Amino acid sequence: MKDKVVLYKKIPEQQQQSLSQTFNLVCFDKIDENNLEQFLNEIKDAVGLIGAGFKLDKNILKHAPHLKVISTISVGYDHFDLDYLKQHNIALMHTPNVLTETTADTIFSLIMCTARRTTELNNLVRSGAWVNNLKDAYFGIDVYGKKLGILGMGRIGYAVAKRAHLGFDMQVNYYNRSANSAAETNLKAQKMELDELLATSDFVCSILPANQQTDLLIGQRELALMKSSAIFINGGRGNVVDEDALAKALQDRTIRAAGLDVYKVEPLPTSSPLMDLDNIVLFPHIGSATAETRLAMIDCAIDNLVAAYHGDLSKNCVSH
Ligand SMILES: NC(=O)C1=CN([C@@H]2O[C@H](COP(=O)(O)OP(=O)(O)OC[C@H]3O[C@@H](n4cnc5c(N)ncnc54)[C@H](OP(=O)(O)O)[C@@H]3O)[C@@H](O)[C@H]2O)C=CC1
Ligand SMILES: O=CC(=O)O
Repeated sequence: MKDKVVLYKKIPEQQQQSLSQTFNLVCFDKIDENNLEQFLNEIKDAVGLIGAGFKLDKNILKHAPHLKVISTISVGYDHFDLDYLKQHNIALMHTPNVLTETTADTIFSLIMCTARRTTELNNLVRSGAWVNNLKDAYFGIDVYGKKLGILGMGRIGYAVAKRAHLGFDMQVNYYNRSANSAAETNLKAQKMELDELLATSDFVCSILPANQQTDLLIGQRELALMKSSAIFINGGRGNVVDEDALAKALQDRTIRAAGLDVYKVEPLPTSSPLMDLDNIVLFPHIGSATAETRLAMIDCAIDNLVAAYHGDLSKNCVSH
């Protein structure tokens, strides 16, 4: 008899079939208040869970006493309680690398959109307000040749730095706990203290994960250190930025603009002060959202689940 795995996100039929070859698969398109009871009932005898977009905290996982592995279809794993997983010998697998380049594209497009004000100008054209040559009040700023400060020079940070340095001739500086020697050797990137990076960058771009040390790393004090001509980008996690302080800095124009893909609360509530500003570009958490990359993430998560189930934790294991 096959062991049971519960899938908690809609994935294509072909990938479901591939999971069904190894497991007795029970599928949920998503979990919400309407099917939570049913989900909790199904995970009672499951050895594996695979999916994304639902926080599997200890109140949920206590209903799954036979669980051996969780395979998340994401690289970020801040929505898991690692201590709990370790205590209960549950391996957590994730999907690094397959989404790195696509997420870097998304982040670089935030840099371009904010610098050249493309959303604002798109709205201007659509509203019929483009009646003459554009006035210089609507001009953007150059990206090439500028200074880019990266917070979090990991896989995605490096991919953004590569675009910036090799494609746009930018000087890249970065803030990390450890040095990234590949970025320093290949891209001439320089490691800096946070305050110096903030004060000297034309673009500050965060690709930091959510953890205790990154929580509200960028607040009122840090935003005040940035140049008034500088642009702030966040493609990592929303916890890093104090959104009220960011809204104030944008409103008072103490920084020029911001571009965000991630937020403290997602979807971003319509009551957020960020919603009313014209010098911000808001993406709906689409870092990895291309058809090819989302499929690659699903395939990677399936491979991870099968490998971990067979005891192979050598690749893509966050904790065990
Ligand atoms: N917008 C989106 O759709 C997406 C967002 N993400 C987010 O991006 C994050 C990064 O992904 P990825 O590049 O693959 O991950 P990596 O682990 O490769 O990179 C994270 C980097 O952040 C640094 N870092 C971590 N904690 C701190 C800290 N407290 N202070 C300073 N630096 C720190 C790490 O270096 P060191 O440990 O040396 O400090 C590392 O270089 C993910 O965790 C996820 O949250 C990922 C994919 C898509
Ligand atoms: O935010 C996306 C992820 O994969 O993590």
